[in-house]
Amino acid sequence: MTRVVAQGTFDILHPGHVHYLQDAADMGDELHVIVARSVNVTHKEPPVVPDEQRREMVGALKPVDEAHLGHPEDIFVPIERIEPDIIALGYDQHHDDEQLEAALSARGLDCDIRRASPLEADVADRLLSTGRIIDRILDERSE
Ligand SMILES: Cc1cc2nc3c(=O)[nH]c(=O)nc-3n(C[C@H](O)[C@H](O)[C@H](O)COP(=O)(O)O)c2cc1C
Ligand SMILES: Nc1ncnc2c1ncn2[C@@H]1O[C@H](COP(=O)(O)OP(=O)(O)OP(=O)(O)O)[C@@H](O)[C@H]1O
Repeated sequence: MTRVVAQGTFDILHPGHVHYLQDAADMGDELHVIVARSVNVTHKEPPVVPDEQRREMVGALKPVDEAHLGHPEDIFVPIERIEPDIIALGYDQHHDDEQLEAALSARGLDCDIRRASPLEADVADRLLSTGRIIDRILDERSE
C-alpha cells in the first residue's frame, strides 16, 4: 500500500488541479490532499473560497481518497499523521525539493519527493490557473 500526499491552495477548481491530483494518485494506491489554510498562503493573493469549503470540494474529486485542512502553524503535523510514502509536489510549487527532504528527515520523516507534470492549455481559451479565472471574472464582470 503506497500512500501519496498532494497539497495546494485549490481556490477555484480547474482541470489543472484535476490533472495534478490524478498524476499524484497514479504514483501510489491512496491519495491524501492537504489543503493550505488561508493564513499560510502568503506568496500570492489569499484564496477567495473559505478553508473548509476548499477542503470539501477537493475531497469530492475522483482521484482523492481524503482531503485534510492543513495545520495553521506547522506543515509537518499532517505529514506525521498521514505517514505518506510519497509527497507529490505540483510542477510549479515554490518548495525546494532538497530543502523539503532535509526538513522531513530532521523530523524523522522518510518520504520520496516527486514532481507532478503540468497540464498545458491545448486551446487558447482554456483557463488552467485560478489566477487566470479571477482575471477573467474581473475583466468581464466589472462595470
Ligand atoms: C509537505 C507539505 C505539507 C504542507 N502542509 C501544510 C499545512 O499543514 N498547512 C498549510 O496551511 N499548508 C500546508 N502546505 C501548503 C503550503 O503552505 C503551500 O504549498 C502553499 O501555501 C500553497 O500554495 P500553492 O497552492 O501555490 O502551492 C504544505 C505543503 C507541503 C509541500
Ligand atoms: N495547469 C496545471 N497543471 C498541473 N498542475 C497544476 C496546474 N495548475 C495548478 N496545478 C497544481 O495544483 C496545485 C494547487 O495549485 P494552486 O491552488 O496554486 O492553483 P493555481 O491555479 O496554480 O493558482 P494560481 O493561479 O493562483 O497560482 C499545485 O500543486 C499546482 O502545481
